[in-house]
Amino acid sequence: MNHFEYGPEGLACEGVSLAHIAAEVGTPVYVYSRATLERHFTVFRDALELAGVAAPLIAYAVKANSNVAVLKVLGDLGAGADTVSEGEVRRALSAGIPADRIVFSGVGKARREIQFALQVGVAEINVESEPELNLIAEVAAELGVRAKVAFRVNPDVAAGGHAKIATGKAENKFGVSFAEAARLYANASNNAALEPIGVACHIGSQITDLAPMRAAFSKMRGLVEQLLAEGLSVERLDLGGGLGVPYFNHPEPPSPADFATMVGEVTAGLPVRLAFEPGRVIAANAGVLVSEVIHVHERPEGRKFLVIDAAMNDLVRPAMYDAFHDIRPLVKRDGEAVYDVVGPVCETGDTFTRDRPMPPLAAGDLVAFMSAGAYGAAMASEYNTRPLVPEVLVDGDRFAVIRARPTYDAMLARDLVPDWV
Ligand SMILES: Cc1ncc(COP(=O)(O)O)c(C=O)c1O
Ligand SMILES: N[C@@H](CCCC[NH3+])C(=O)O
Repeated sequence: MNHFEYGPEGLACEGVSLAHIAAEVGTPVYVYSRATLERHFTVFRDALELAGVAAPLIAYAVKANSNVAVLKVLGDLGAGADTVSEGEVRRALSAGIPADRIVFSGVGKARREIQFALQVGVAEINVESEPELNLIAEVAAELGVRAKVAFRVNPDVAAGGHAKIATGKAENKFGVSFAEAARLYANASNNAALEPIGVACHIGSQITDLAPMRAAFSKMRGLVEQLLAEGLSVERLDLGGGLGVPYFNHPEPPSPADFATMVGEVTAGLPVRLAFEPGRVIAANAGVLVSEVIHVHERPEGRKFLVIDAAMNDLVRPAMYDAFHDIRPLVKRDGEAVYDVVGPVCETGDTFTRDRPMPPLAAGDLVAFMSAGAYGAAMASEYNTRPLVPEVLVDGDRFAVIRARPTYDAMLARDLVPDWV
């Protein structure tokens, strides 16, 4: 069941036409389907259950879409949160996700962030290096608590849609080697300020092939068995996120069911609780970015630029990763024209696509960037002093603005001009 479909008033999200939202809220605007978010989460969870994975912690990767309303929708279904900053931990908590379902990851957690995470009692801090382990031990000792830590291992497996989002090779900044993990785990188990609870990995994002995941997870299984054989206590194996989604041009990714079956096979009989950190697979196809055509600029040599009111600051994935997003007119049209779709920002990189065949469009027409619910609004900025793009959540035939477009007054008020300037 798809919750973005053409109806009598053009492309709709559940029961609300996107043109109606654009008229009420203005463009550009992100629109999310609550039903799709819920379906993606339950499909992922049910697939694991069916594959025999008992009571997994599904810690949604907050970075993919960190709006508190989105987090609340997922948290209410039982999702935990995978976080990478104090800000994200705070978002998860404010959405009502309890600390015992929050995982804190990231290669450069600052002292004050570790303090905060320990004070609120997060379920697991994923340790990415020896100096970080030492810092966590120091902060925990100061606070008089035991830090629950899991070691993020870099399994040296290549995977992921783009070099900038692959994380599992030894040359990447993430995690420790298997040998280091075993040594640090044993050390940590002798430190009163630390409680090692498990091991973790995350090899990349937009992965469309199960083979590298299977390879990495099998290596992780070997590590858990080694640690158990050494008499260490291991409660958890965190297998990260990374499962890809269809973007309509890429290879079709494996389904959550195929992923879960593979996980069930690789981890069968392992006496640990599994954790997952899915982001994109939950949020990407639950959201679109709606934008209005400002001009069609036709160059004498024939190139046609569709100049729209969304820009690279609102959706950076095409500029940053050459990512493909399907762009659909809200009202279906016959015919075909070939466009370069560009935004108003003063960079040539502010190009969403080149030479894209699309139905013919004119100024004032509305288009939707599909599959924009993950790493869209969450990566938006105010570059060129463009107000941060607003977000809307649809639920059946109602909708609400879940992040308002800031006023120019509010934006300018953040800049402080000292009286000596
Ligand atoms: C540690 C960690 N966990 C989870 C994720 C979520 O990844 P994805 O959105 O590909 O599922 C990421 C981002 O790739 C990550 O770095
Ligand atoms: N921001 C990336 C994904 C990053 C994954 C973070 N670990 C994207 O849009 O594809």
